[in-house]
Amino acid sequence: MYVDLGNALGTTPGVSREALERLDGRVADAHERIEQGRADDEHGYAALNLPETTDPDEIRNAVSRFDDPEAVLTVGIGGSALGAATISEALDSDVDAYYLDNVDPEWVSGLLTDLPLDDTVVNVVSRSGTTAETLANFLVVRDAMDSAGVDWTERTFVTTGEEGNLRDLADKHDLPALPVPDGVPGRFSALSTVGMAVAAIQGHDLDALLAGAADEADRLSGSLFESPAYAYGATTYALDRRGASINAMMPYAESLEYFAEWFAQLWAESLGKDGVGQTPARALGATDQHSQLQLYRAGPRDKLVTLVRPREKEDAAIPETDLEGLSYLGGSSLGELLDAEFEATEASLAAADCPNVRVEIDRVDERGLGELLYGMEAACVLYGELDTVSTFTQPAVEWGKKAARGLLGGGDFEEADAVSDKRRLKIE
Ligand SMILES: O=P(O)(O)OC[C@H]1O[C@H](O)[C@H](O)[C@@H](O)[C@@H]1O
Repeated sequence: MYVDLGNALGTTPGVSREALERLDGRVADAHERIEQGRADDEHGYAALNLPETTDPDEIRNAVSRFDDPEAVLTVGIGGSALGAATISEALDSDVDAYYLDNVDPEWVSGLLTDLPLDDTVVNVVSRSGTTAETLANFLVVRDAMDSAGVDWTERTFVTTGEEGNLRDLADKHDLPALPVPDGVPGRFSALSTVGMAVAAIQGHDLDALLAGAADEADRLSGSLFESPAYAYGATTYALDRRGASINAMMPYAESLEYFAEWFAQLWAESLGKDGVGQTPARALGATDQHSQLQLYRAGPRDKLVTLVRPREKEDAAIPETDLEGLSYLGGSSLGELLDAEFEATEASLAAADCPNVRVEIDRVDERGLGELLYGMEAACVLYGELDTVSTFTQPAVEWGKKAARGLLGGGDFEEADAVSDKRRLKIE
């Protein structure tokens, strides 16, 4: 992963090379803390050891019983879906990957109608084994398979912890099961059994994914000037301190659209604590130049834009045309146009003093994805250290979960009743 801070420095008062040099002492301390956490396999920090602790053979063996299926359907949500989705959406495969995370009934039944259920592997993933959306969706999928005359026990495997409803279900029906890694929160688990089983079914190179991540791990050091991941984490933190409370993640590659979704959970759940945090926004270049860029450049000065791209990609020529007004396009290529859009956006933002950071990988392949996923995780952990938040917890999510359970009759949650009664204004 390569990080270019050029268009961030100087756009925001107080964020300069000298300021980053001053911050570097704190980066060194944070790095020491992170290394200690890694050495002790402490909760959360253990995620940064995944390039060494994930066993690709374990994953390949677990899915080898599913011989060349037409499709793989992952039933999971948040960290139990977004890592796998980022990888599968980025890479081509003959096996189609689908994800059931939401419980929107029309969408679920539409997907189940379209899927070839007799040739689909179902991958049920839940770290806790108790998430209502995942378990409910799986019950619906299982029922659909039964109705289609498919033996779901032959086509399902689970990835879950040692306890919980999903573990009970796997034990009861003797389903093949992969463990989740110890001490690794879901949003940091892309490079483990949680994120890589689908990649194995799709025939992707797990070793290259882990090698890319390991390369990035090797580059972590006590100075942000030596580590692209820390450079990104420290600079986004410094910009946030100076008012950039929104980070628009804008990959210039359709294949990385899901990466921005994964990043949103990583950044939001990890860093949104105790009244601080940097709000992730999702964008896609060049499409959102024609939608969101107006706001990014001319709206409130509370944003930074992260522009991500692969340095190499397949290209397609733009045919010559006899239309004089389009002569500048003819003989060029779509890739060149996309690169020009990328660089023009950087320049446009910088000219308006809007901070932006460039993040690149060589190619959108397993290695590049391993670098990008690991690099952003390390950046996030560093940011959390600098901001002294508890990066690896998500207590605020619990409130809504309890309230939803209460509404379904799964227990009382009076706090929720009190709020909804007092604050509602109906206009019908
Ligand atoms: O993997 P699970 O236990 O099913 O959790 C799935 C997701 O749901 C929760 O609400 C958490 O906020 C997320 O961090 C987690 O990734």
